[in-house]
Amino acid sequence: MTDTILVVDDDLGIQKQLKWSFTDYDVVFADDRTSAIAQLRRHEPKVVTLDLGLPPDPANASEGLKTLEEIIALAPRTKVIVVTGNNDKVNALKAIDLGAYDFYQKPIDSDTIKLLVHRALNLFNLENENRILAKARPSMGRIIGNSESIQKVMRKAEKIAGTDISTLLQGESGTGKEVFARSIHEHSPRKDKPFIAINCASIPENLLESELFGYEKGAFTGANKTTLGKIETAQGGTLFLDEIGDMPIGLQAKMLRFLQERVIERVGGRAEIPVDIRLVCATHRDLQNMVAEETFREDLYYRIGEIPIFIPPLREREQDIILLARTFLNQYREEFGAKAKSFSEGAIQAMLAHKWPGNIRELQNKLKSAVIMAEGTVVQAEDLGLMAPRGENEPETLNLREVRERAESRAIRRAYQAADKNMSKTAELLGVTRPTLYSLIDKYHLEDIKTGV
Ligand SMILES: Nc1ncnc2c1ncn2[C@@H]1O[C@H](COP(=O)(O)OP(=O)(O)OP(=O)(O)O)[C@@H](O)[C@H]1O
Repeated sequence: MTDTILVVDDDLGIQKQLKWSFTDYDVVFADDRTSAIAQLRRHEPKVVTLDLGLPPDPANASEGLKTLEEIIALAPRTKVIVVTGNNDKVNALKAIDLGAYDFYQKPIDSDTIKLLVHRALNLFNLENENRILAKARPSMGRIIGNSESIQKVMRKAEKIAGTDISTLLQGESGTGKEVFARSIHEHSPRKDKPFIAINCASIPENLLESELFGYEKGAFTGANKTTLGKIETAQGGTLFLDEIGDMPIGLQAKMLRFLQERVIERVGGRAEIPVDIRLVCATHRDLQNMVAEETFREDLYYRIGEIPIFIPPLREREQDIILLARTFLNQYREEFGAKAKSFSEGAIQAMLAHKWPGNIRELQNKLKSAVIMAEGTVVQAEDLGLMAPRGENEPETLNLREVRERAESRAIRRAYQAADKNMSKTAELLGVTRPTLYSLIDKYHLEDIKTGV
């Protein structure tokens, strides 16, 4: 199906020019606010180009801005590119603040506007696809992510969820190891039994043993009554040992014995108590290395990690950054009754460029404060505590050649990520042939793409 674009402009000459520019799309027109809204309702265009100078006051942007507000209110997902008078930066920024996707200053250059529209359409389609995928989420219910790498991990987790296999979840802090552990439990036959989590790093070494195995009354000073440990509490369910790499070596031996024999002895007790649990462990440490250094038992390593799962860091899941950011934005907007509805292009670029050392947890925290701090409906890079990367709002962007170069470079990078680094798909998304794509990559020195980073 051909994509529909709405052009709102009262200048017939420009309408004609744009019609010829957008031969690949269905173009519908409107020349004032009322007809724009009628066309919007009727055709549900993905992208709108909107001249801010509309009748009855074409010399002024007020009618255009009003139209923009109505469009955003009615169809918030629509990408609106506002067209402003030459040098009318003030209104262009106002429009962005109201939720416009981008702005474009007159006079209209067909190639550039074509590129902008194409890019807006790609983004619209990508967001749409993300939304559909997020709705029809795979059965690992609470895990959000469309990137190929996370989908692979989800499929693996789904497969083992139904078994009693011990799983070792490895990944940096904040990548979602606990979320995965819970999902595995929820998709296992043990789902109606307890899920018990314990963080081996946060409990002092001398207490960890009794936390895990429980103790009998009188086992040590202060042991006033017999107390069940986490292992026993998880009876029939799943035990999640977080930061297993921090388990003291002495306790590792006791843990191994439990895993081999499936019975425990409480501290100070002599009875062997059978316990039926499924074990899921997690660590951000390099356990293999610890095994080599003899700080982690090799036999325990193999016992807990019958199937290891590696959760990739967020920076390697570029496609998920914006999806997660939008999810958190919506969640926090509701939670805090805030106004923020969308991200500025600068904010999106800044999020894509950031390395996310704290992974999803860091993204979550940044979003929470941004939603609270944002002044308008649009979250800016600064609200997130990030710097908009080069290419945003630089003064020399008025030079058309540079505008085009930057816009094309950005579109190529976007498409490359959206296409999961597949060149043929990238070319297809951009609507060019592969040789053209390669020559553009050379022309704009996008070496990182050439080397497949
Ligand atoms: N795929 C996901 N979708 C939605 N939220 C997620 C996802 N992964 C993680 N989160 C959220 O990110 C935060 C960090 O996740 P989690 O605690 O599972 O990470 P972790 O890897 O166990 O971290 P740590 O190693 O520091 O304990 C949590 O608030 C969690 O809800």
